[in-house]
Amino acid sequence: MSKTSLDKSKIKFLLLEGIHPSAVDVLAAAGYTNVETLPAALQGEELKARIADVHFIGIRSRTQLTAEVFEAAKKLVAVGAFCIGTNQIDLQAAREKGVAVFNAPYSNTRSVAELVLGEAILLLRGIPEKNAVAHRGGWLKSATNSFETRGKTLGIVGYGSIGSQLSVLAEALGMHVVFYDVVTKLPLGNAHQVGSLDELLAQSDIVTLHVPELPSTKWMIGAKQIAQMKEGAILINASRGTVVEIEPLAEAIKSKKLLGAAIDVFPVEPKSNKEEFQSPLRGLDNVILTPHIGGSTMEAQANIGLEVAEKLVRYSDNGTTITSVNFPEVALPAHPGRDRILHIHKNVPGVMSAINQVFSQAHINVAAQFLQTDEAVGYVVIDTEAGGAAKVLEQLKAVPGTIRTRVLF
Ligand SMILES: NC(=O)c1ccc[n+]([C@@H]2O[C@H](COP(=O)([O-])OP(=O)(O)OC[C@H]3O[C@@H](n4cnc5c(N)ncnc54)[C@H](O)[C@@H]3O)[C@@H](O)[C@H]2O)c1
Ligand SMILES: O=C(O)CC[C@@H](O)C(=O)O
Repeated sequence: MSKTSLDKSKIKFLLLEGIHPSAVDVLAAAGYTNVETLPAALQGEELKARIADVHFIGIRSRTQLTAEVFEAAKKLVAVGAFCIGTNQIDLQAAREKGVAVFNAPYSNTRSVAELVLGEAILLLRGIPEKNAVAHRGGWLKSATNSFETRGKTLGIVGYGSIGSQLSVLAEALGMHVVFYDVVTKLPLGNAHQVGSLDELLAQSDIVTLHVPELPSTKWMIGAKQIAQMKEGAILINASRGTVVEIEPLAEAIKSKKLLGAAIDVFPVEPKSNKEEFQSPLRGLDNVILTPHIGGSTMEAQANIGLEVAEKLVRYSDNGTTITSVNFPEVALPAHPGRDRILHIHKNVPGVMSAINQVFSQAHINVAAQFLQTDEAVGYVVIDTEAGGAAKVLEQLKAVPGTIRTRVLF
């Protein structure tokens, strides 16, 4: 088992939001047993107090890691986002503090794609409304506004991991797929990329959104875009709550401009299962409302637990930052019999020469050096003979521009 400068039993992990136990198993197998798990998110002063002495924190979509929170996180080495979206994390603030962020870009994509497809089928048949009416003692036996998926056009906005999987599943049902993406993408099957959102809205019987939360996707679907959709079309949003304006959507359902909608994410979501969910969409029968569970299946959560915990272990044990979403990516070999020094610094001229000077003045032989930088941060990993790190660590910490140093044995 690899060794860290701080005894592994002292390296604290705090896992929030009911992260799957598979994560704890991975950490334990790697020797990290100082792991606290909490079922819910933390916020405000409580979050700042709890993060102050942890080295690694695991979150999902509810915990907001702002610059202020990172300021309080004096010992934090890395964040594990046990999900895809990282919009809840100030990635730049993390990077400036030398905190690497890792996520799970693929583990729940199939779950989201399956849910969306299921919702499309149910909404085309008006099932949510028929179900709601039956629960109230009514009987809505009618084929009016009830359609097969076969031959319908599915418009996918954002043809990434989720959008492209959905495309394949939908074609298997005989649907036509068009998609809009800011990047030119290789269409899978017979899907067809259109040149603009307007084009997609005009053609699609069902519009489904699979974009990240970005300035360019904020309120991407509002009154104007809904007006451009076909009469009786369906809107599905399992991406982020800031992508769709809810008021005009509610109006479009009430006026029957849209036949139905399925919404999994909301501009404001309850902070816990105990808080009341408020939305203008409540009470509209042909609207499926789900509590941000697009990726919440046992399979996805178990896989996310493994995927992210493994990334945290790799970074802690070996320094590898491959797939980090905010950090220069360095893939590192094992370092048996050597000391490994990880040095994170501001990417300004002179830092590397000062680091190299420290080694040369101390007559320490550098066995290997790995460097990656981005516009703000440099990450250099230096392997030396065993015992070398102790001789230079204090000088390395004193190099102007240093953000953080760590040693592995
Ligand atoms: N509801 C849930 O539980 C749940 C689960 C997983 C993911 N998500 C959300 O779904 C999003 C998409 O996931 P993914 O894995 O497919 O991401 P991805 O990064 O693989 O794909 C996103 C796609 O959107 C495109 N895009 C970006 N900006 C765009 C714009 N302005 N217009 C059109 N296309 C644009 C990108 O080029 C990319 O192809 C995630 O960012 C996350 O927020 C939600
Ligand atoms: O697990 C969650 O909280 C939701 C995660 C989902 O939105 C994602 O981005 O993967």
